[in-house]
Amino acid sequence: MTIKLDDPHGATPLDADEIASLIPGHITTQGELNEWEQLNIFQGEYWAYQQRTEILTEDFLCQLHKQMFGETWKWAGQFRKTDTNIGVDWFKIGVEVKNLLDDARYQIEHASYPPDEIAVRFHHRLVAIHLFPNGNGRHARLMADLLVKRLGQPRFTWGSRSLVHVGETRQQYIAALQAANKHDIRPLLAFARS
Ligand SMILES: Nc1ncnc2c1ncn2[C@@H]1O[C@H](COP(=O)(O)OP(=O)(O)OP(=O)(O)O)[C@@H](O)[C@H]1O
Repeated sequence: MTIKLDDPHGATPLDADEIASLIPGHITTQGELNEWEQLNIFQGEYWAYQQRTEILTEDFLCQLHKQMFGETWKWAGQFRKTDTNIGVDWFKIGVEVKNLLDDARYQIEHASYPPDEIAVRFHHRLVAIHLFPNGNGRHARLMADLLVKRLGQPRFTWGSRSLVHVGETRQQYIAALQAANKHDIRPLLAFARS
């Protein structure tokens, strides 16, 4: 079975092996896949906001991805094992994640930045590492929301529009990430609260 996935600007293309990892057998169109995935993500969000455990752990990062995508993709919650167009070499993911979590804990402990900036910097590094074969943007946005809430602030608004479809809001988001890649975090900080 071949499913044509029209990836929006900035999304990771799935390879044939990953497409073969789709769990529901009845899905044949992109629309059905989107609907199914969205329902799974709502369940994951509901689960996430019930949790009272530590979130800055590798185990939580993987569990959250599994809760968001575990009814959809067989590889949900598992680090990728191939290289993607965005992200570090796949075999460096473990060490990069450990550094990211250590840095975030340090920043919180020492109030190195205001809460929004800690969470937005965390979001940027998470998508830049690109832990999973897919779902990295949605997972990293929810992680940043959970983190900023734990730091006493309301969750982010991320442009107040869907970022899944190609459009002006998504272009602004990708441009803000590209600025962050060049060490200017301000556009992403502003975008997250817009
Ligand atoms: N140039 C870039 N630099 C850093 N991160 C990027 C860049 N382009 C895209 N991204 C991030 O990668 C994500 C796309 O990765 P992936 O397809 O795994 O996530 P997704 O959740 O399936 O996508 P979506 O954002 O469409 O919901 C984007 O949402 C964005 O967060």
